[in-house]
Amino acid sequence: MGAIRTVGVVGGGAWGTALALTAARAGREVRLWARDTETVSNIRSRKQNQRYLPGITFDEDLNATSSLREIADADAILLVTPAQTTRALLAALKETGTVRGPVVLCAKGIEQTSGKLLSRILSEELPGVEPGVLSGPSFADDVARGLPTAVTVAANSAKTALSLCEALQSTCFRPYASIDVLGAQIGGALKNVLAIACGAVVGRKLGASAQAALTARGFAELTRLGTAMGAQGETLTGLSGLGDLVLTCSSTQSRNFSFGLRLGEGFMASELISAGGKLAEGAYSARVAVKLAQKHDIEVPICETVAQMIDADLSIDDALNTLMARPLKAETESL
Ligand SMILES: NC(=O)C1=CN([C@@H]2O[C@H](COP(=O)(O)OP(=O)(O)OC[C@H]3O[C@@H](n4cnc5c(N)ncnc54)[C@H](O)[C@@H]3O)[C@@H](O)[C@H]2O)C=CC1
Ligand SMILES: O=C(CO)COP(=O)(O)O
Repeated sequence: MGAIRTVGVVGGGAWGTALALTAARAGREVRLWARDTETVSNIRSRKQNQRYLPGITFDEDLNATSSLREIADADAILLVTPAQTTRALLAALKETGTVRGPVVLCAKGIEQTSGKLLSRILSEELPGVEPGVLSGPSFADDVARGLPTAVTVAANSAKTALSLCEALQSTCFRPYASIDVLGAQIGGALKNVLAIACGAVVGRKLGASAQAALTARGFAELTRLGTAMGAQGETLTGLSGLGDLVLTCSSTQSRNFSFGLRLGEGFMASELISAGGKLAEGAYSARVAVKLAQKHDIEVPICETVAQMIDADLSIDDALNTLMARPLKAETESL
């Protein structure tokens, strides 16, 4: 592929807007598609996305539109809507008939109904279009404000990965190239589930030691399942794996951590979900992660506990008792 001059961004939420700003700061011509017309006019007329990035005004021109046709033929497309909407949006992009790709998957999740990673959905909906993945420790608010951030950008070929990195690099945004498309997706999807567990520990005031233990044992689950699914070890210990796990398991800025925090304070998952509120992708990925682990014969007790808190309103105290009463086992396989 040649140099990337135009970037189309699908999704006018917090992360879509932050990545559109990133591409604009890197010197690309950006077109941003948002479903909701109020967001489009807010970005166009006031250079703000008040609904998803309150308090931030930018200088960059994002050419916001509510017509997918106007962005589908860009040199590269960043797909930045919630994971469960990926298939429908790829189908809508296909209908335009003009997608040339690559399509960079920026959501962090797994399709609930099929257990498929988003790159698999791309290959089914837009066969022949090159997949990319952008993932790593990066809060939309930090990125939109121009705070320094580093992420993993993966593609099947080093050439495409490097072209995408060049298209997004700026003084405040540093992408690292990878050819582990699968591995780069797994960390982002699983860390959201594990962040819910860490949030619950903090919400229940169980102490910093418990939070650190849960993060480390969570990383053991992420590594076991990721490796079984075919991820490279270096990807799992890199920005999109360990890096994002550490960020999300330790900050109230994370929506997944905050969702867990409320669970720890005594709210039931069903109450939080029916109240709507901010997106917590881990609530959608927990059960499907457990199913994937079962398929690969891998134990993921923390993910399983989070899934039970979400599906069956398991209380934080029952969750803790279940985890602490597990039979003793070796920390590593080499005992
Ligand atoms: N916010 C962040 O800091 C980061 C978010 N992400 C990931 O990016 C993805 C999107 O997250 P955010 O932008 O933060 O969420 P958000 O809640 O801020 O925005 C979601 C956007 O998707 C749109 N949307 C929802 N359903 C849709 C549908 N059916 N069709 C079309 N558009 C639809 C909404 O209108 C909104 O513009 C998630 O998978 C998240 O895990 C990844 C890295 C950082
Ligand atoms: O993925 C993120 C940071 O890397 C954002 O996390 P939350 O979706 O939990 O806010």
